[in-house]
Amino acid sequence: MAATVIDGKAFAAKVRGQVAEHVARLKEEHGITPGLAVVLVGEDPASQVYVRSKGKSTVEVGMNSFEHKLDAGTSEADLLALIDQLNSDPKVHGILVQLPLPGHLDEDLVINSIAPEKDVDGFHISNVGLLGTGQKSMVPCTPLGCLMMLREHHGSLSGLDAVVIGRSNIVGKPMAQLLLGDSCTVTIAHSRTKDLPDVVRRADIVVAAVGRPEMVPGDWIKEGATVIDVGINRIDAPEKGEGKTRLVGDVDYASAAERAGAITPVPGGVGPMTIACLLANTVTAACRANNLAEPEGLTA
Ligand SMILES: NC(=O)C1=CN([C@@H]2O[C@H](COP(=O)(O)OP(=O)(O)OC[C@H]3O[C@@H](n4cnc5c(N)ncnc54)[C@H](OP(=O)(O)O)[C@@H]3O)[C@@H](O)[C@H]2O)C=CC1
Ligand SMILES: Nc1nc(=O)c2c([nH]1)NC[C@@H]1CN(c3ccc(C(=O)N[C@@H](CCC(=O)O)C(=O)O)cc3)C=[N+]21
Ligand SMILES: [Mg+2]
Repeated sequence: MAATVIDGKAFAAKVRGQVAEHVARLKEEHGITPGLAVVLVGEDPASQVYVRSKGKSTVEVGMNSFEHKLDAGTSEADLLALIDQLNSDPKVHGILVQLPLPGHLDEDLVINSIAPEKDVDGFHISNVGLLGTGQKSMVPCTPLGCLMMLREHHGSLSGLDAVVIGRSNIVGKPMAQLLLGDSCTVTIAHSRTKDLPDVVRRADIVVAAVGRPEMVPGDWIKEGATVIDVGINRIDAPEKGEGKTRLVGDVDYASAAERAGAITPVPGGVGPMTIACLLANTVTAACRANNLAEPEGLTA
């Protein structure tokens, strides 16, 4: 049986529509325009593409976008001074520092200097702790987007066996926390996992966040399982012409789709949901900053 394709692009458009409605209401009823500041250090081409697309989506839902592009050699002190300024700017409700940072900058230090209530990535140690203890927090965008798609497809996730491949602070670990919060039985696999194929074969839900092109083959997937492919890997595509590239996930889509019950494509799956959730978190932050009711269905 062919898998249901979970259309992240369409789902993201729906989420952005809900965000836009909330933004309009905040403006009309309270005179508040949510604002998102994105900080990019250096000229990594992929990061530039993401930052541009984030800025465009921010403006499209009616929010203010503040872009800060710093050169690759920016000192830690200068970056921290900018974050300080954004922390105290009432027009800025959300702050995102694009990762990875150049090697001379301490990512943990930089992230933890963001005011937790403006940390729309949910990477600040205080948001990590709140999520881990089941308290209200800012939830990391990529895992939140994955959770929304899983809830939409399954209804309840209670009791399902979930395997998250990858244990990064930005995807794997928070994803595992969210699945646990929805009462899945969660396994976190990583590069030292013994017999990864067998671990994955037990899963009703597989979330792949590894960063290795098409590493999960279809024969690891249990018949009928739901596969969420977080990976974004640009590979050579000589079939498209000399020097051409294409995006693939961490899952071998063609073979996995033959066994999965449902699967997210790359592109058009998790990526667009990540950006939609970033906008959702920014509206949530603006509501919390003003003691207003939060939008429903846009947080975990
Ligand atoms: N769609 C989106 O919105 C986003 C997509 N991404 C993409 O998701 C992917 C993962 O990102 P991120 O979490 O930041 O990556 P990291 O490189 O930080 O983490 C990768 C994880 O995969 C594990 N791993 C590596 N090799 C293997 C292997 N052979 N078998 C099992 N596990 C392995 C690593 O294990 P160990 O800890 O042992 O080293 C690590 O925990 C990337 O492709 C990235 O581009 C990321 C963020 C957002
Ligand atoms: N502080 C911080 N927060 C992040 O959330 C963050 C980050 N740093 N650094 C990099 C990763 C990666 N990431 C993506 C977001 C959207 C797409 C996305 O929209 N992808 C499209 C395709 C885009 C393309 O064509 O290149 C898709 O999958 O359909 C991908 C990747 C956010 N990240
Ligand atoms: Mg670094």
